[in-house]
Amino acid sequence: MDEKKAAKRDEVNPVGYHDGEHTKNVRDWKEVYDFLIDDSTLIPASPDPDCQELRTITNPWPENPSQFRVVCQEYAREMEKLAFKLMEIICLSLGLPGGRLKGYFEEQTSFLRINHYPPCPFSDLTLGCGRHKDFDFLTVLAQDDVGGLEVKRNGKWVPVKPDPTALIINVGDICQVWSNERYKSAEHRAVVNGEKERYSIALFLVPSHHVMVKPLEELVSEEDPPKYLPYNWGKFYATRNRSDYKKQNVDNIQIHDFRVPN
Ligand SMILES: O=C(O)CCC(=O)C(=O)O
Ligand SMILES: [Fe+2]
Repeated sequence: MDEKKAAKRDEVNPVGYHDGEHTKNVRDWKEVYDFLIDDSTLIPASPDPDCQELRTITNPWPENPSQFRVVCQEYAREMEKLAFKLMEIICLSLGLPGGRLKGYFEEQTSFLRINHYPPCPFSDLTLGCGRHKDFDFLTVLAQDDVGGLEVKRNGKWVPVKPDPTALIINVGDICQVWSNERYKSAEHRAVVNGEKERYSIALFLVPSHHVMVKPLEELVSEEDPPKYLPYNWGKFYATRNRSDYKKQNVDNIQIHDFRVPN
């Protein structure tokens, strides 16, 4: 517990250990450890659009278990390779050069999240992770054999069969915007288990803080105009970080806020 406290994150430092996350203003039944792929990463100092100040965030690695840091970093490197490969394939599928998006990730803010869902005595009353769409370009998710992940399909929650030997790839909101909705991000949630604890590990692939996310020029035309107004990734991330840890009176920021009406 002391190691967890030492690595605790807050509204200012958005990486490290946390057990009070809110998804859409409702507290989740889980604890997480978040760490950046690039150990020191630049993000805006404040969500305020007029503030140009940046700050560097670093991973608060716990000292124990002693192998934790090395194992996490090695896992992250392998998952990162896979995520960039998948990004290339998505580019090709959109008729773009494979490396079209790579430049947006030179100062990537990508991070991994280890989710731990303890057994929950009120498993029918609460969720491990409330319904949401990932805000990133894509997510590579590994899970154990307990099960709990559900995806919304045709208006119904469909359980994803747990398979510790498989990886689940989620399309995220940034992919939806860049592709001008040729790809749609997937809504999902995690239910909790009355008896068993569950672990999952996600890699969130996200661009550099200064990137303006908007439909790619090659994919828009007069017949298919941009469906989103540009938004600054760093400011979006900073705004989310402020609202993910406590209840707010307003909904947290969503790509829907930038959607051009039909
Ligand atoms: O634990 C899971 O299966 C899903 C976690 C998730 O959706 C997330 O961390 O964004
Ligand atoms: Fe998610």
